[in-house]
Amino acid sequence: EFYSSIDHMTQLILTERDLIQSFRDYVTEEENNIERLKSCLQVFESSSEDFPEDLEKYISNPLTAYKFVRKLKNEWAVVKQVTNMSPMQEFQRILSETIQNIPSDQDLDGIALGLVRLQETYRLNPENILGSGLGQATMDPLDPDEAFHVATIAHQNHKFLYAFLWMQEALKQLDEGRVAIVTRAEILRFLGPFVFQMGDLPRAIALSEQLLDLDPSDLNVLNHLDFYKHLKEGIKRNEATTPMDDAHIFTPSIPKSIKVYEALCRGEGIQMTPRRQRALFCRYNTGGRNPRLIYAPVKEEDEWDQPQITRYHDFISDYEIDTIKKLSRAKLARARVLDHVTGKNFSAELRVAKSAWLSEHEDPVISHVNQRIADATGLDMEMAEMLQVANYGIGGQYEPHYDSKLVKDSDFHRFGGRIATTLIYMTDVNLGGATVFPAIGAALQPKKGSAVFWYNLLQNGEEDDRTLHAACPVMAGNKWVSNKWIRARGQEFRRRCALSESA
Ligand SMILES: O=C(O)CCC(=O)C(=O)O
Ligand SMILES: [Fe+2]
Repeated sequence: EFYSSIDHMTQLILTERDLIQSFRDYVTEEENNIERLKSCLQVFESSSEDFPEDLEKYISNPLTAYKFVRKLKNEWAVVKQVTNMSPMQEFQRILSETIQNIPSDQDLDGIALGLVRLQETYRLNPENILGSGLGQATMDPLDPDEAFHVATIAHQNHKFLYAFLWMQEALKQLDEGRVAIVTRAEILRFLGPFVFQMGDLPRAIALSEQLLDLDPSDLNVLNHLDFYKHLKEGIKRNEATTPMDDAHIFTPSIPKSIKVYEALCRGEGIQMTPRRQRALFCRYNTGGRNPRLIYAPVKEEDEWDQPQITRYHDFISDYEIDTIKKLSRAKLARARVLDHVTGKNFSAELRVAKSAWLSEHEDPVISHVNQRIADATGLDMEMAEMLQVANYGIGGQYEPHYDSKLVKDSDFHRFGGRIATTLIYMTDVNLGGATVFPAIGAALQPKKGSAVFWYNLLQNGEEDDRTLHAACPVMAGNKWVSNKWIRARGQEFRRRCALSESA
């Protein structure tokens, strides 16, 4: 109680005075918050008006996707923070729920790594990944903070060259006066040791000196500089070095990829001679007078001779494609790959896609498509797997693998191995996204509505090493495919076994 002492009552007045001050601060803070919220809202509203008509095309550009996800993640986190104290609980609830469902750091990092993968596969430096190659003529380049983030992700994934290139891009933009959170010092601190590792001592020294200009008391840099100068003296005593003409950072040339897979993705190293090409044909296949094919024969084209890879043109209609997409959309989940050693599934950067399985009971379209595969290939579908639908992501790919190796599961004993693959292309892909066969030097372009077919097993049942294949990273566009894997059991009378391995 207070009333029993004047002194305490006086204190009470002072207490209230303090509280009023706090309250005044609070109201001012709220007003500031409202100002911040208003300007956020204004920015959001004006940027949401800028969306083009074709949202899918827009978001399938990896740079756009990167910027969009980064913005979504950062901006709404600010709104959440500012409105945390709001009396309007309803908005808080909606916001919290929504934020749980918007992309996280993991997504942003995944896209950044996708960008780096595209660069690696298609040998692009930061400037030409922004170019018209991506299907949009003018692109806002990544700002210094974004470039710095991509560099960090590249570094974490041991893609040092790309880490370097993006750091350099960030630095260039800072030099051009773009405002950012990342500082010159942070970037220089990274670049110095990198340049040193590349064997360029004079540039490592120049960069350290620039750092010291920014912060002369940085002991770490002083030590580095000491060490570099010491080394340089040692070298000078032994040989005359060529003087450095400028202190700018050089750009190491992007190494020609040693991976055959990546070369094929770029359209290099296709091993088809004109002579062999002349032996490739197109034909109408009526499946030995299959009544379903008499009036609508399959349009077949030889894509490759050894081993035989066949393309079926106009294999599936737009309506069927739309139905398959619709059926699978809700089921799509990150595609997993099988570890041969542990027998376990896991999700990995080597397969960046979401997939779903569709049974023929789900829709007549699925059973029609299955029937068409049976008719075209002449194989029995009794033991085939369900249709697997896959949609690739930003920089989505599937590294070289054998379809037949993927299954050594319990089904293997009942149904046999994956004797053959029918791969249906459900979209055209603007750039990238070819299916390539590194062992034979073949590259197949996705063509909407067509399918390709090959045997994974030789006639003696052993795996055909030539069928190693991969899906190249998607550079621009949205790639949808369906796989139908046909098992060996039940094909004895369709494709006869042989003791020789000739296909
Ligand atoms: O999408 C492609 O081009 C190939 C896909 C593939 O090889 C697979 O899913 O097993
Ligand atoms: Fe495959």
